Amino acid sequence: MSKTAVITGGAQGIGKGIAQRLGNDGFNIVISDMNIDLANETAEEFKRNGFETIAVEGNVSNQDDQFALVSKAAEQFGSVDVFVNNAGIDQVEAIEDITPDNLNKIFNVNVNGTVYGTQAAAKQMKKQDGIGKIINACSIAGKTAFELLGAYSATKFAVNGLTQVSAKELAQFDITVNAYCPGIVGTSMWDRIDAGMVDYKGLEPGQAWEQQVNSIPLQRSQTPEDVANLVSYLASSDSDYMTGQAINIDGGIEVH
Ligand SMILES: NC(=O)C1=CN([C@@H]2O[C@H](COP(=O)(O)OP(=O)(O)OC[C@H]3O[C@@H](n4cnc5c(N)ncnc54)[C@H](O)[C@@H]3O)[C@@H](O)[C@H]2O)C=CC1
Ligand SMILES: CC(=O)C(C)=O
Repeated sequence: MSKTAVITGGAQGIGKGIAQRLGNDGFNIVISDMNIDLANETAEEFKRNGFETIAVEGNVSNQDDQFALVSKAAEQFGSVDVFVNNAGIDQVEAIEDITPDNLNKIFNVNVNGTVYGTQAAAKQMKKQDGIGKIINACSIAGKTAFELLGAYSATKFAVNGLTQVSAKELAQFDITVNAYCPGIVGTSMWDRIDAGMVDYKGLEPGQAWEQQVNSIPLQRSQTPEDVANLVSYLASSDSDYMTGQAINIDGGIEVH
């Protein structure tokens, strides 16, 4: 029986790239997204490519949605072997301008969403044989400062911490928890960040993106496929002895 991977925020961007790669790797694919129209379109595209795929509507910041997602995936395909907590949102704001509403909103999605996804996946994986893999979307902004991404960055530092704690707690159940930390990836998220930087920094549209890309040692922007290559490894048995790690894949921006 094929293994099954669930990807939140899988309708587009990095999530879609991960879903595409894991489908190529032979997983059944469950795409979850709050944008169900786009998720359905992506699922249809994958089916035309021969993948076993379903799309499920869900908001990761809603705990019930996350448990319903895992139940639906297990009901359809018999197991949930990989759960990718990919969905996330951005905000461009100076620390002095962050409002309580915005702060709650971004933590609800990026942090609470990761907790609920982990809870739902762990409950199912504990019932199964074999190693379950939970994979979280962190960022290089979860390890180092990015001007005007303060709240976002704080959520990604939190995801890094959650990855470490979940790994320690769930290891006894044969569940590994790791995270990918991309750099500057060309998705709709960066379109919004670039637009936000225009007002704050008095830049022309596209200039913030260009400045960031120019700072990448490997001299090109990152694609969802670059991220998916790492996630493919984290989802495979090759990474069975790795847990609690947040791995940079960023073209060399952050080196230690
Ligand atoms: N684009 C980048 O440069 C980087 C992105 N990341 C992280 O990678 C992940 C994916 O990012 P992108 O693909 O760039 O974003 P994106 O904005 O292009 O796509 C995100 C997807 O998640 C969905 N989504 C948003 N909120 C949701 C919610 N509450 N519940 C369910 N679905 C929701 C959206 O509908 C969308 O389909 C995010 O966690 C992001 O923080 C990390 C580092 C760099
Ligand atoms: C969006 C994001 O995480 C970065 C580092 O650009």
